[in-house]
Amino acid sequence: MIKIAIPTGRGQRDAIKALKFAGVPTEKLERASRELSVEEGNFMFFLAKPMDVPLYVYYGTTDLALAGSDVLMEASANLLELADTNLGRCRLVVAGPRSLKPRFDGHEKELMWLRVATKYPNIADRHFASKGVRVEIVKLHGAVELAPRLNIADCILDITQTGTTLEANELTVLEEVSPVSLKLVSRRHGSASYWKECLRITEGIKSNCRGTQDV
Ligand SMILES: Nc1ncnc2c1ncn2[C@@H]1O[C@H](COP(=O)(O)OP(=O)(O)OP(=O)(O)O)[C@@H](O)[C@H]1O
Ligand SMILES: O=P(O)(O)OC[C@H]1O[C@H](OP(=O)(O)OP(=O)(O)O)[C@H](O)[C@@H]1O
Repeated sequence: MIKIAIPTGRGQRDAIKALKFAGVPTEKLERASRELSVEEGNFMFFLAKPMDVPLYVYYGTTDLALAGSDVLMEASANLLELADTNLGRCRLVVAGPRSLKPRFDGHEKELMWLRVATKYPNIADRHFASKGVRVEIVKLHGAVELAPRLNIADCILDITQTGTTLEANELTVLEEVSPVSLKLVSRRHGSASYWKECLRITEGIKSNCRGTQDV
């Protein structure tokens, strides 16, 4: 039996779509409402909070998982990235009030110290450390765009897709951090018994999701 972790929320529909593309049976999974584990044919699916998905793979609870690359970057779980579904595409960016733009563009006094609100403290820490900027990170669980208005932070590091949320909160993109999409991952040292099937799923996703775009 192959165990696959799937993110709940925004990524769930795309994860199911990718598995379907790879020929994995998903009828029961599509019908699931509050069940967090679903058995179907030779597969067992586990529905987990997006940020927890890498953990289930890392500890060997599941063989495979679909996870946003933002979540994988934040977890730094040393997993094997098997395929990019090209679904769930968005961007991780640093955003803030327009008045900060000249400092980010290097036109005004150097960027020395910033307070950054984010759901991604590890990514923020690495990103600003690589630029030599000292930061104080304010970890929030959502509605991050509120932080600059409330003077909790100078800027945010968060996801943008359509740009609607940034615009609605009078924020602008100051820097690109990374593109994001939904990836198929496995643990590095899994059992060989399921590997053939994992590769079949990987190939299915690679060949069927190549040109897929949902933005
Ligand atoms: N605007 C967006 N467009 C596309 N994908 C997004 C967007 N926002 C988040 N995602 C993707 O979806 C994942 C988060 O999904 P979701 O917002 O449902 O989770 P969550 O915030 O952990 O859930 P909850 O709001 O219940 O705490 C992100 O990790 C990212 O990969
Ligand atoms: O560019 P847009 O299309 O407007 O999308 C961006 C928004 O989507 C995500 O939030 P989500 O809706 O997941 O809510 P959250 O604030 O609880 O994380 C992200 O954190 C942004 O706030």
